Amino acid sequence: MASATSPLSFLISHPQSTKPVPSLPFLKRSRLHCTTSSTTAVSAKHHRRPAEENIRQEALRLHPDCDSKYSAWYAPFPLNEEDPNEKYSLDEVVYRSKSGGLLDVKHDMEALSQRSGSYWRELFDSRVGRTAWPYGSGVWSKKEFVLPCISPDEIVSLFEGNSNLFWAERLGKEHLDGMPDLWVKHCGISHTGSFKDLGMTVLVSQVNRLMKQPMGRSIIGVGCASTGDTSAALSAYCAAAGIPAIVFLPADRISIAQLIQPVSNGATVLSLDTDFDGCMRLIREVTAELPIYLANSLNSLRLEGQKTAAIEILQQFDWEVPDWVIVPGGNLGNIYAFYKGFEMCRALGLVDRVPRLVCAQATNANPLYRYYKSGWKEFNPITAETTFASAIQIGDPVSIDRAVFALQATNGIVEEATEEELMDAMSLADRTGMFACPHTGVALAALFKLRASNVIGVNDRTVVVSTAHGLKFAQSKVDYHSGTIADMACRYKNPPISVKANFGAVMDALKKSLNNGKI
Ligand SMILES: Cc1ncc(COP(=O)(O)O)c(C=O)c1O
Ligand SMILES: N[C@@H](CCOP(=O)(O)O)C(=O)O
Repeated sequence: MASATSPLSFLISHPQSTKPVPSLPFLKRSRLHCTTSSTTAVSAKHHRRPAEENIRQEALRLHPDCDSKYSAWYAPFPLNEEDPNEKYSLDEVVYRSKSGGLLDVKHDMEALSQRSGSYWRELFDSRVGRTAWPYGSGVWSKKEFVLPCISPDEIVSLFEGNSNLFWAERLGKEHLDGMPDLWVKHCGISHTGSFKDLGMTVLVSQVNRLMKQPMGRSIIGVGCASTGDTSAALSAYCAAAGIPAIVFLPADRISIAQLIQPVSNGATVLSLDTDFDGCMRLIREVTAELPIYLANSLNSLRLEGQKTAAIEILQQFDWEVPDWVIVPGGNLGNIYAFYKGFEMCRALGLVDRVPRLVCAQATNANPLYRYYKSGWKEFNPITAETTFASAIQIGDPVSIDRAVFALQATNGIVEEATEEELMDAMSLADRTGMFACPHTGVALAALFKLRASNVIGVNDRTVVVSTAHGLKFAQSKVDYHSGTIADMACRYKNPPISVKANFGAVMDALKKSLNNGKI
């Protein structure tokens, strides 16, 4: 925390856990709406949808029914060998298989494979940068791979996704031996400031479908346990749809910015005297008792949205596959979602291989890392300790089996980062123009280690997934730059300099600070 005498003390301290193809019909429609084409402003206006129609109504008129060629359903994860036919409609409220295991959303891959890889690539590319409902969303631009059977009228979207893929030029050049092909996928530059928006648009859309007529299911709200980001995303999407949201938060373990998000969006916020794992146990008990739909990534619908970040990365590289993708892991849904996105594109011929995945954990919350180090022999849940990467302070991850599957299928690696390593990595990245969150710091620290051991080669195309916006975790940066964190050198700290408001004092301060005092 910033001490009272620190130049940062004016900041209130809070507890810190502390290419178009003419043959595709949709393109003809898009062109009609393109006001930047060679058509005059007058003709563009002429082709605009009727004034009394909004974009949702327009989508309904253009696609009145769901695309019945494609379908998806829930199946046990991994497949139940005793009952290989066990499956459930996505319109059922079910989170677990008969055996108590996880579920997975499966797609009719045979139907999807009737179209070539180049068809899908061109279709997805054609939808980027538009406002056609719902394709203006990076998630729904891949609707056929996500929830093919939902109607445009049921979708709750805030045009999420399509996030920036940042070329980390200076970080690679100056701090990673000249690494020329280093990228950061900014999933946190998003509506609620984290990648959770990608999954939440899918989950809340499906709940909206269930609650609306003709289904009219008696669901009274949607609930989650959260370390702060899932709750923010759930609250925003529910508020946009007019659906009640209920969030269980571990008291004093999330940032003030994260706490105020569900509060502002009108969710019912329960601050509980336990950790995330305790909140998770409680929400599972409550959702088993009350008709509250469970929004955590135990619910495999979420991962269908999150997997589109992987597809987007491929798209942003013009469908070339990177060598490595590094993802910070907590409850471990996202690492599997990335695998799913990459593997689906491989299986359907959009690309010819999948990247190697790295899951990065904080040393203070590293059950997956320990499991990996045991040679995948023994998994033991732990009580996660406090970490600056507070959103991944999770000791008993729900998606442990999914994560292991993803890592084994991609010849993947698990790495860990101490508090000092993750804060230094975050702060160094900030010094090269980013404003990373501590979780992204965990992934960056893993990159530094894997580069130092030459596991990741200097010329390997590497993507670090940034999972949240740094502004949500400003307090951790205040602490770091104050240099007041116990047992941490805070090597890259850059506190503001308190200076008297007169010319001489300002000149002295500048001389001392700039150009190593040589001006
Ligand atoms: C900012 C941030 N990064 C990373 C993660 C880890 O994602 P997952 O729980 O899917 O492993 C989370 C949530 O757990 C998060 O909120
Ligand atoms: N970091 C998450 C933890 C819960 O993960 P989920 O993906 O299962 O919802 C959060 O922000 O709550």
